[in-house]
Amino acid sequence: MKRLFLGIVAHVLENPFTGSAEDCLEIIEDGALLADEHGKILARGPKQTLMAAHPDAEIVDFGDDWLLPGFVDGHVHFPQVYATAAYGHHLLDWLQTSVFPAELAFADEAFAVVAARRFVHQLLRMGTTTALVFGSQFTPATRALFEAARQQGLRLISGLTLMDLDAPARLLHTPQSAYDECRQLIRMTEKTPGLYYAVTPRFALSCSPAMMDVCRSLIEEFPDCYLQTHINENLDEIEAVKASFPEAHNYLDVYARQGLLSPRTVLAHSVHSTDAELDRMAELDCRVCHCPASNMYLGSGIFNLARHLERRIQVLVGTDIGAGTNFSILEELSDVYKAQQMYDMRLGAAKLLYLGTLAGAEALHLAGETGNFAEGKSADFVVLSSQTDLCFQERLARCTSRKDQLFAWLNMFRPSHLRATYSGGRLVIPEERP
Ligand SMILES: O=c1[nH]c(=O)c2nc[nH]c2[nH]1
Ligand SMILES: [Zn+2]
Repeated sequence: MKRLFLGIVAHVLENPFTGSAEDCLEIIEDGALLADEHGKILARGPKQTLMAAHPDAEIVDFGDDWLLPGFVDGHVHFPQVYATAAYGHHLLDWLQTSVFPAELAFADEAFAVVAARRFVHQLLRMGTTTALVFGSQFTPATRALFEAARQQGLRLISGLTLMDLDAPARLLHTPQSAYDECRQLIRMTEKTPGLYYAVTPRFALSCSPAMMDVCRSLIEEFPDCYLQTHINENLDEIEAVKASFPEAHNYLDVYARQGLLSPRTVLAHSVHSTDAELDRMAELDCRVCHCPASNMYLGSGIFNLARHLERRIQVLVGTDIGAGTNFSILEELSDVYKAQQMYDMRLGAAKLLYLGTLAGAEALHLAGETGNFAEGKSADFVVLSSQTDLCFQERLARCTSRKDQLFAWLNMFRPSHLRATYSGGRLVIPEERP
């Protein structure tokens, strides 16, 4: 049966960094989204018009609540789901002291199955309906993550986190075991709609050239796979990469020489990338994920969005749990705003909303599926309500336009404001009980 979801409908039609921001943002007062029985969007518009045209549709009335597209998290670590907010380190020290011990726990499959359900639930509960995720080093745990996403309705791109250097032995693969185990998981994801595989070499310091060779072989053999890794996050990390790869011109060149860079590559952080690296990223059309909360938490530095955008590098936003402290992209967007203020770049409602939704979908080649409310896309959306937050209601009442209200939402959203998440037209938060 068709359904009409009523509320204030807001989304971004196209990239406001290349088009006019005014024209890219659509806010439909007294709006409606029409979805078919397969969870695809059939139409959007004023509710009176759509109700008159579809008198047989079931009505789901959210009153004055806001309906925004499901968010896209471009970088988050599953096995760090319980490792957020470890006190007092920078990147390399933090990995050894806080992260690797936490990731070892995922060797226990029973533990990992429960953690996977909670992790997926947590993302959906924060309004994320699509995520690019670093999986566990352990195949059963990563399989559990895919399974949880399939059951609970999260569109998931993920893969085994691959390392063969400089970590506890149980977290390491050999190049051969990495190849064999990735292949098994790729075969599984190929059969399941909504699941995609990302070959995931952790970063240059944890992968030998032989391990990176395996990664290249996998993306050559399975060209639909993504590749995700980290780059230029921290100055000590960059020095260590220089020392380990003296033949490379720079950090990016380590990956470029190994043939790992393409439009299906997502590079997290890029806080300290040089002009030469950015030019090369643009040439190779790699995507870059901005994770401001993580960068500030680990004292890594502040990502410069303008330097990436002026080269037309596609940028998406990630929470980077567990270095990040937000599980929600909506909260992360307020950190994006603050981080870019430091470079005197002020991001309005259209640009912020774009970065959390359509930019992610475009960067991940999923814009035919999600990212806004265009006809034919999956009905992925969140319902935001200020009902229980009287101070925020008063703040919204003082805005002079819906656009100002949206900007306030994008800076003041808290998880308690999220009333519901729909993925493919299915209510996933709160979960439908049979
Ligand atoms: O933020 C980060 N989180 C990680 O787990 C990681 N591994 C390498 N580099 C990293 N950066
Ligand atoms: Zn990360």
